[in-house]
Amino acid sequence: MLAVEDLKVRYGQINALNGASIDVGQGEVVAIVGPNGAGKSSLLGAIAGIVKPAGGRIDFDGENTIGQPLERTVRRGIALVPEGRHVFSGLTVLENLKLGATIRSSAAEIDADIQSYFEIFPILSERRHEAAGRLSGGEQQMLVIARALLSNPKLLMLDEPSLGLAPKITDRIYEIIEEIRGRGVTVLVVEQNAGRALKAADRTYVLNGGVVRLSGPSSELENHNDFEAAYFGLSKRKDP
Ligand SMILES: Nc1ncnc2c1ncn2[C@@H]1O[C@H](COP(=O)(O)OP(=O)(O)OP(=O)(O)O)[C@@H](O)[C@H]1O
Repeated sequence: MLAVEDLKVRYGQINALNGASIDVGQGEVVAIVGPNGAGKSSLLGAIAGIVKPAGGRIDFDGENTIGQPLERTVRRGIALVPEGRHVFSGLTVLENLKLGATIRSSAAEIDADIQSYFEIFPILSERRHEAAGRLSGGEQQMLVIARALLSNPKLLMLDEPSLGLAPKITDRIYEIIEEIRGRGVTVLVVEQNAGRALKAADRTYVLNGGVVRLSGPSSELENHNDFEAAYFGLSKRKDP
């Protein structure tokens, strides 16, 4: 579904991505782990079309996405939940959800989808008429995930969904990720919490210094001798 090849992202003198390559297959949950500044957010941003790459290719469903208008990227089925739980705090939960569906036209279909997602996020149903700013951190994370789903994505990308959340809430977020996959959505998740990512994802990429240092099935990477060296940037690059 997604093939990123030799991707380069620069911010002035800073090389955030130095030729990173990843693949994501339909129906997979794939994780990208790495320390602060590894280039994880830049990679998601480039796939989502909000960061302009300096080189490389991003093929989604067989078509290069680089240079496409942002709206086309969303319409083709790519959604990003950025780090930091950006809700519109003065708007209600329901209003926030509807904002996720602005590229769609059928109000009836949007309402049906909102009702259907309330099965995964019952707390959002209970609090649908409350201001989003009154929700807890975990509830806001659920809201931004549900809002992204309302664009009807094929690929949902989540940037650090567990950041700052209690372990129990994080468990719930990862159960939700599995439920989302159960509904046919492919998931690409960025995590600093490597243990959590390895448990949740089918396959994991270790990014450091803007390149992939290690990749493979999560079950193999969990006990891989080179995992720590790759995570902390002590090993050579290894693109798939
Ligand atoms: N808009 C920007 N302008 C300048 N430098 C940036 C910008 N965004 C990111 N960087 C730099 O690019 C590098 C990669 O950052 P990026 O946010 O992609 O990494 P990350 O792995 O997501 O890190 P974190 O977990 O801290 O978000 C870092 O050195 C960062 O300081």
